[in-house]
Amino acid sequence: MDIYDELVLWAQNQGVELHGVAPRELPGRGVGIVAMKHIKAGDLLLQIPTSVLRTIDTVRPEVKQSLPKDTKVHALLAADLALDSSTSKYSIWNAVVPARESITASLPLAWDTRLHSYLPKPALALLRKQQAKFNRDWAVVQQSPLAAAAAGSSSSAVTTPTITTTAADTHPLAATINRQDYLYAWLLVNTRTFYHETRQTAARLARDDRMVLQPVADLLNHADAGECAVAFDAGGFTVAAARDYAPGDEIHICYGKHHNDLLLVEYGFVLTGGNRWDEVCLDDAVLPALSAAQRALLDERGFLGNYVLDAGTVCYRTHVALRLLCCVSAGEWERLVNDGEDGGEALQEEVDRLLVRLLRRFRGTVEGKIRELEALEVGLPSQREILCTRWQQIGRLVDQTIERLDV
Ligand SMILES: C[S@@+](CC[C@H](N)C(=O)[O-])C[C@H]1O[C@@H](n2cnc3c(N)ncnc32)[C@H](O)[C@@H]1O
Repeated sequence: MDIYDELVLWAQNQGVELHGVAPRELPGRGVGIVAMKHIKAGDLLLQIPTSVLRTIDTVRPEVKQSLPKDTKVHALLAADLALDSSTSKYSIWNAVVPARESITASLPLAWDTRLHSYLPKPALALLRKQQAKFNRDWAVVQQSPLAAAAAGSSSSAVTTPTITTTAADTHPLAATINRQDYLYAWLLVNTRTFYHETRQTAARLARDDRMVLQPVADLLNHADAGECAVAFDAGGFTVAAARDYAPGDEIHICYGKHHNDLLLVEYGFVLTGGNRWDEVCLDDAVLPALSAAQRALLDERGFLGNYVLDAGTVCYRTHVALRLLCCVSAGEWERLVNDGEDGGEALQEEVDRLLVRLLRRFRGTVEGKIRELEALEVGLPSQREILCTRWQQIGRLVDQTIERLDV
């Protein structure tokens, strides 16, 4: 019996139901859930009872009591997970989560920080927010009796897995956490929790605290569309088939309408077979073309930055900024913005020509990033590779727009 069979058996004993599906290792995607027979659209695939969820209420009292009352649920779940021993009641479930090396290799938060400057702007902005959340949570744990006294508190380097037993424990868990243990557990929670709301959690927890871990369903990988519906009620979670599946087909859910910059930072992968929610930030293409006065004007009207394109469109904000560069006067531009007008065909053509010029220049920046990454020796090859892949995707979306505008 392998660890996945053991997980299924353990989960079934806890009341989890699997209908014609099972976990399987899948190249490049860790573990996923696969159809074992013909499945029809609408069929129930998984049922996970509330009693088996890991939630704020299952965090051990020793962990909770060691941390301040207002500690975030993410921080509590991560501390509880980091302190789980091999004899924990969750040990069979813990055995199937990705190894520390896999988590720290794939999630940018755990990368050599010198690689962060190669993340596209939206990815870097998300990473900074994530970093702030992690630092806040680790600071709370680090100041509690749960933390290992001599643990490397500021380094982001990853060491051998450790749950350190100390004689000087002031809490009854007989183990302490260092920063690397905590980072691993925190990222596991970050990549594997589901939104879950009950009457109690809705009343007492902020929206971003209504998170739980669920066994088996946490093995479902993401696809951008047309995938299985996850629902919950007081009884638990259900996953129902969105379409027919043949034996061997992977079952996906959709983690959200996420572009690849978000998937990279929050989940450590990018969709390579197309992502209908993908988009490219054009700030580095458009902002350098604006004078200080034009930036100030755009800022005043709420149109400075956050310019994006996707496979089919360039956003309205970009058009507003480019019109300012093309209009004969700021007064003319103000009138167009106030009246919500596009300024007619001639102005539109001028805007399109300017956009193509800026995109061609930006294309050079993208190529430069790829060349730099190819020559770089920082971090792991897989990390540099996913960054190259991301910049290549950005390049392709920009090329498509240049072709579409055809000026
Ligand atoms: C909720 S877990 C899903 C199960 C996971 N594959 C495992 O081995 O445990 C989320 C993680 O799965 C991986 N993942 C999910 N969807 C993916 C996809 N479409 N392609 C590649 N990796 C994916 C990412 O590593 C992500 O952080």
